Amino acid sequence: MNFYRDASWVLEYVEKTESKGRVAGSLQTLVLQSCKKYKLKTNPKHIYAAVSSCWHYREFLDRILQRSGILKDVPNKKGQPAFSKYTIKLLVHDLLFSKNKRIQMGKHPVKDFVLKHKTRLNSELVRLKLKLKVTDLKQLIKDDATDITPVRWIRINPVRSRDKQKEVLAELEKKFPTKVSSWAEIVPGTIYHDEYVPNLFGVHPGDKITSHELYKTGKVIIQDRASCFPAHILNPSKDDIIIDACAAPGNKTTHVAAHIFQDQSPEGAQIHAFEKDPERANTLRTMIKTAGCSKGIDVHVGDFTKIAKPASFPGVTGFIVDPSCSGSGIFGRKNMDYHNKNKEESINVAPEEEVAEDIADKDLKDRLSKLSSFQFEIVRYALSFPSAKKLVYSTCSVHAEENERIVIDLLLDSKVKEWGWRVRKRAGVIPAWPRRGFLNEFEEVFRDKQEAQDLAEGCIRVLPREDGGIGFFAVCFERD
Ligand SMILES: C[S@@+](CC[C@H](N)C(=O)[O-])C[C@H]1O[C@@H](n2cnc3c(N)ncnc32)[C@H](O)[C@@H]1O
Repeated sequence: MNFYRDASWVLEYVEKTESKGRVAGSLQTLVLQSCKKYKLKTNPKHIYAAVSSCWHYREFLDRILQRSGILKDVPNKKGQPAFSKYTIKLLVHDLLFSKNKRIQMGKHPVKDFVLKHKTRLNSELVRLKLKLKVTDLKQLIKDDATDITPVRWIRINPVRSRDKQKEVLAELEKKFPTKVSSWAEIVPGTIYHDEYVPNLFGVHPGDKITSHELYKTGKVIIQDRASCFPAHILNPSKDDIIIDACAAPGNKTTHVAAHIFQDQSPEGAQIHAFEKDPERANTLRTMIKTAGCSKGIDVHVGDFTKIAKPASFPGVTGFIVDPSCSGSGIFGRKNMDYHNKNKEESINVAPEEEVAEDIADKDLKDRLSKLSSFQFEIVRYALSFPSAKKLVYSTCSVHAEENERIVIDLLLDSKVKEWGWRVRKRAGVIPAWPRRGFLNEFEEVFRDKQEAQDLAEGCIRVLPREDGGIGFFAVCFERD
């Protein structure tokens, strides 16, 4: 029982920290923090194993607990529930989701209590699996191995290494002496020269780069490969003036700068970076400074759709629009950051009482519906700028609602049509990248098969992990 008692305290600590709206650090850090705080004698590794599995299944466990009514049935002892709901959750987890489906505990009243509800718990589990159309809920769970990016992507920043790019590459090759020909072959000490984005390299995630001089001096920047696609597709030149509508922390902004200022030092601001959140705008400024582009980028703090008046930016030629999204293509620690950020941004739907049957589905639907109207509005607003000729829209979401369907809604919008925008064809959007937009989404709306095909091909999709990094979507709008 000692193990379950200790694990219950830790689970309670983790859940309460999370419900305050902020998951500080990784789950591992939280578990270690709480083991220390409560001076627990149980091996933290064992507690982590139990709590992390419970945490990964929490959405399903909560639903099963609620629907089975087990928590309402807990007997009272001196006016208090006799068993902690966290202990019950851990026990139910072991009963339903552990390898041998058994509660590893000697005889104890809480074990008897949970076992008394076994049939009901199992039937709720079956109902849930049927509803979610899976044979095992594990299929919907990301394990720890999928929490780590398979590749650490780094790009050379030409603004900081203008005529010394060869030296920077030589330094990189000293640190990573073996060149491999595909990212899947990356092991510690090797480097892969990306075939899609120039000056981008993949190394092993276990190889430390953040303590290297090249990183500290802004000569190389860590940026996921897919996240490099927007600036590469936009391909701005020294004559362009670009707005990054949702800029922080500034990966894409500084990548745009790398294109504009690769051969010449910035003389004036050719990039306008908008960021609504003042704290994140500070991070953006720091990143711009480290990347050596402060003179070329003006940071504007506020809602892009409110503070950027088209008339005040008559010379803008292009846009990067990478708005807040569900972050469903992101995994691991980054996912927790997204989770935090979305809470801060309050674009999350407020959790409702856990009474409805379809709460998880409904939550996701509501959230996607809110996000997609925001995403549509912000891109549409950018498309209204009079002299803009190209715009790259991107998300790190896997949901069509935030991707292809936004493209469709924009194409069907009368103003967007009137302004003359179209989707750039595959030939101008990293043609060699094999994974494109979902054809069925376009086929549902556009009867002309070729048109639907061209639109889907014009979009880029990147699968999380399978394609070497985060899940991503990108598309380019253009006009004459
Ligand atoms: C997905 S992140 C952008 C990541 C960034 N493009 C990069 O690559 O580093 C979206 C950002 O947009 C900001 N944002 C959301 N709504 C905005 C708005 N209406 N105007 C300006 N910024 C906004 C969020 O605060 C967040 O920092």
